[in-house]
Amino acid sequence: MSAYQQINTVLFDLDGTLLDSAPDLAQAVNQTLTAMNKATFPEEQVKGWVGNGANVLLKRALSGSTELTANICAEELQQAHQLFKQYYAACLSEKSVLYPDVRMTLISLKQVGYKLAIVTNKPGQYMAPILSAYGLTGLFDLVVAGDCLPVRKPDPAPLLHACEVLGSKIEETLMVGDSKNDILAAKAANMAVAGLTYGYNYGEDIRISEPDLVLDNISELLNSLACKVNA
Ligand SMILES: O=C(O)COP(=O)(O)O
Ligand SMILES: [Mg+2]
Repeated sequence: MSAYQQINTVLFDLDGTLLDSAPDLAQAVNQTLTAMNKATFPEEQVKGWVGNGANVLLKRALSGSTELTANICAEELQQAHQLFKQYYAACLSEKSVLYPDVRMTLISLKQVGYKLAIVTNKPGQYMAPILSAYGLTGLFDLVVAGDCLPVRKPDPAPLLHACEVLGSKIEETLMVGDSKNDILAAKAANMAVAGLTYGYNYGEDIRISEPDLVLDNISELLNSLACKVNA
């Protein structure tokens, strides 16, 4: 019997969980920095700055560090935002790819009646074009984007909001993510959580955050939720 038999709702993180978006994010960040006459960074470094939404990503890029050591003036940040929005909107599905088995897993879960949602820190304006570009439109009952509420993951509010809108109980819901922000948010919401070993977690092993389940490939969810999927 599956330990997750009661689960009827799965909340997915986007960046680093469903979509390897770092190449396009890095390109847009570097185009922004170039337009502002600033030094660019290798993709691997930008990858380590993804996870807390576009605003924090740009602050990290402008200060050249995860810890936001430099003082960034509001004007400079606003300029970076304007540029980034244009550049990222123009390239968001150029080099990004879905991780292995993502579509198949989502379709399988949808087919057997799971409610599916995305809970991402990414701003909402990019969601419809991304879902469309990767053939995911219509698979999700709800998208809670990073600018939907005043707070983002690791705050539990976006996960609780998703449960409320979907009419799902917390104990019937599983969060799936690649970052400690996902694990912390789920734990704070008292929700079960699966952590992926790939993706972007500031270079840290996801096991350190102690998710209830550890997955190397998203399709392993089908086994973990075996009762319903194989019924
Ligand atoms: O945009 C980000 O910084 C992270 O987005 P995610 O919450 O989907 O990982
Ligand atoms: Mg993520």
